[in-house]
Amino acid sequence: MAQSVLLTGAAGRVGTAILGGLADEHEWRLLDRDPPTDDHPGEFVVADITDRETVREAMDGIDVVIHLAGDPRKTAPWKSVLTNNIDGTQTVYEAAIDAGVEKVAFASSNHAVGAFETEERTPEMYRTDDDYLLDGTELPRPGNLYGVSKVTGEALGRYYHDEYGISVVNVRIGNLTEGHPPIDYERGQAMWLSYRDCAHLFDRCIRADYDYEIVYGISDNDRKYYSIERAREALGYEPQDNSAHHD
Ligand SMILES: NC(=O)C1=CN([C@@H]2O[C@H](COP(=O)(O)OP(=O)(O)OC[C@H]3O[C@@H](n4cnc5c(N)ncnc54)[C@H](O)[C@@H]3O)[C@@H](O)[C@H]2O)C=CC1
Ligand SMILES: O=C1O[C@H](COP(=O)(O)O)[C@@H](O)[C@H](O)[C@H]1O
Repeated sequence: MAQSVLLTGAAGRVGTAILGGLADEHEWRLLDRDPPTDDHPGEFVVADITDRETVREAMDGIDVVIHLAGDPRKTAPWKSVLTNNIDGTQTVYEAAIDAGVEKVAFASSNHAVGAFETEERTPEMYRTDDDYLLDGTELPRPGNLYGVSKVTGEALGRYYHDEYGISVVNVRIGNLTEGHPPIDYERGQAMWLSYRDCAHLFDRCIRADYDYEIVYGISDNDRKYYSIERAREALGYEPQDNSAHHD
């Protein structure tokens, strides 16, 4: 069934991948601080994600929020992640609870657990014959302040789920690259997420029933060091792409 979905950060790369696959599947309201440059489905709200009043208004009549807006740089300074990623995500949850939204899908990141990639484990863990696998039950282990902000976003979701019952899925997105996996970058090939698998994964976040989940958002890559079993089980994720199928 089509849902009313608010997509924050809609003008970015992940938003483009989602809308590229799902524009006709749901009723969209888009939000970004950058105005749209192309045709887009639904209404577009130009606003900062920390603008509490406007974010609350944008949630009127919304069933599901996909929250992407934030600073995506792994080198982002504390001031930026504190404002855009942490305060912005708390603003989204407060508004979602107030508006009676059913589900929030949060764009977390591989960088929430980046420090598991120790010198002893790399580069072997990026290779097909290595069986090292993170499955989402491990403790967070960020390797930069951007990763800290994503762990904090996951914790905010835990709190708002436990306190108010809202359904929350944290998608630890790998490396979204259009058309083909990253070239000459083993780590990126291991955690590649194709555009079509990205759209399908977030479609499952919109449609599936869940309580509180942490899943990895990668394609079905032979090289993987993130398990996609929880995404399959909890969401019904069925990826079609594999970085091994590209030269
Ligand atoms: N692209 C990737 O491979 C990965 C992305 N992610 C996460 O997914 C989300 C989207 O990432 P991308 O699309 O790659 O980044 P992007 O930079 O292409 O898109 C982010 C969008 O959010 C908007 N935005 C940023 N701060 C905002 C604010 N304060 N208020 C309103 N809008 C704001 C920007 O204008 C931009 O359109 C981010 O939260 C990022 O951390 C996580 C892991 C991997
Ligand atoms: O969280 C993110 O991760 C991806 C992949 O990380 P990288 O270390 O392979 O670059 C990154 O491209 C993206 O910008 C970031 O938001």
